[in-house]
Amino acid sequence: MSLHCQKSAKGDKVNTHKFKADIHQDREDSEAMAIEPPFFEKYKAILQSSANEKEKPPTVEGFEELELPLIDLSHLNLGPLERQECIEKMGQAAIEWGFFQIVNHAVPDELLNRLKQEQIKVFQQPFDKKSENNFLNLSVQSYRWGNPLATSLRNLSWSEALHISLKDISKMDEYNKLRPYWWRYFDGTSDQMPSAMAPCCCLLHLISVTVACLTQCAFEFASDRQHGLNFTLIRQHDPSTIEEYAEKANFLAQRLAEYLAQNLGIKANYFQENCSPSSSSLRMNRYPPCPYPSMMFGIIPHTDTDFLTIVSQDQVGGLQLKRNGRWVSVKPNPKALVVNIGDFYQALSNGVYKSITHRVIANQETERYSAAYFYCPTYETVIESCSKPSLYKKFSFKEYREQIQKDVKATGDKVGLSRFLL
Ligand SMILES: O=C(O)CCC(=O)C(=O)O
Ligand SMILES: [Fe+2]
Repeated sequence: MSLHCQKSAKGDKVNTHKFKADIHQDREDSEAMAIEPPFFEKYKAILQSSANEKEKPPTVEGFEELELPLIDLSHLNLGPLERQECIEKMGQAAIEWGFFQIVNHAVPDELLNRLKQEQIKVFQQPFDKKSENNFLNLSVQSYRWGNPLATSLRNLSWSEALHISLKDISKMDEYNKLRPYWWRYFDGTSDQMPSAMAPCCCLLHLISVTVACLTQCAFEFASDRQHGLNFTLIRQHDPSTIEEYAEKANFLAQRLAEYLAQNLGIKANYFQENCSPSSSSLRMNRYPPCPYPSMMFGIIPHTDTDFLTIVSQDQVGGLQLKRNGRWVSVKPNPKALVVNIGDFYQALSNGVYKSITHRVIANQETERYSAAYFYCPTYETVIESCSKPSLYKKFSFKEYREQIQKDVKATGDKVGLSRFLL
């Protein structure tokens, strides 16, 4: 039996007095530390009414901890036979599990550690600051916490997240600070010409345009030469850690999507044609310790709205997936990234690859961090099954998104692919 099982089996009972004390404590804590979202304030009505009505909390105990299928991506570079075997193993995992883990993925540990430090920096800021509309210069609602639409114990979540659309990354403050002010004028993120620079501007402009052209050529040359997973990107500027990670995750996601497509006979350039880095997003998650781990989730059960997701998680654990009708825990592997199939790949593969329901359970003692990279098509892309007869109607990402928004508003749940069954 796993560690989480023992923790959550403590059975934190719904007790109105305790809630009152906790709400009070929550206020004091948030005044003192100021970083935590006011979960208790938000959930107190649901918690109190469920206590009065003796509503049963969702069960989060008695699960097994399993190793996901492990795909060693270095086999892609060994020889044609090993490469084929590796691709087939990936496909098999996508069919049988909808989840697998990858090692030798070419994302350096050092970058993953830096990403985690970056996450800590973001989330350790005061709650008031995180919830400002232009936090880090990102679009509204990039910072999210809890479940604003929760109506019962079933959909309470104890986590906060920064959801960064990739087209916004270059607007982030931290990233901007890394570049000289005059460069921001030229690349369009600031429209104020620094006055002291004015006399040099024409010259700088000429130089920067030339350098940009040359680096772009070099970049294209480099990407043409990318085989296997050894990649070196040549950029026009110093990227922030978040941008650097997103670039690598995007590269990796595209390759994985392409390998998975080979097993299904989907054309090789399908993903290149339908996805652009700016259509995807990176979600950085933080799960603060939760006083009621058996009554609410870190993230409620869901499937992902994308082709596939790459998850980098710390060693705390808590990610679970539904397998043969039972919840199983994913055992963290420090060397691996977790990959899961999303709704769009299930539709594209005509139900062959599985977009599996997963969730994160709450942990009473330990804070947890993860980062999920959602590999998505552009809004206009129409997703159509690759084989006939199709299980699903064809739909665009835009239509799918709009349907989810309607369903979430009406039912508190996204419903998902079953809406598009034929
Ligand atoms: O935190 C995790 O391990 C998974 C997060 C997740 O499922 C999501 O952000 O969609
Ligand atoms: Fe997810």
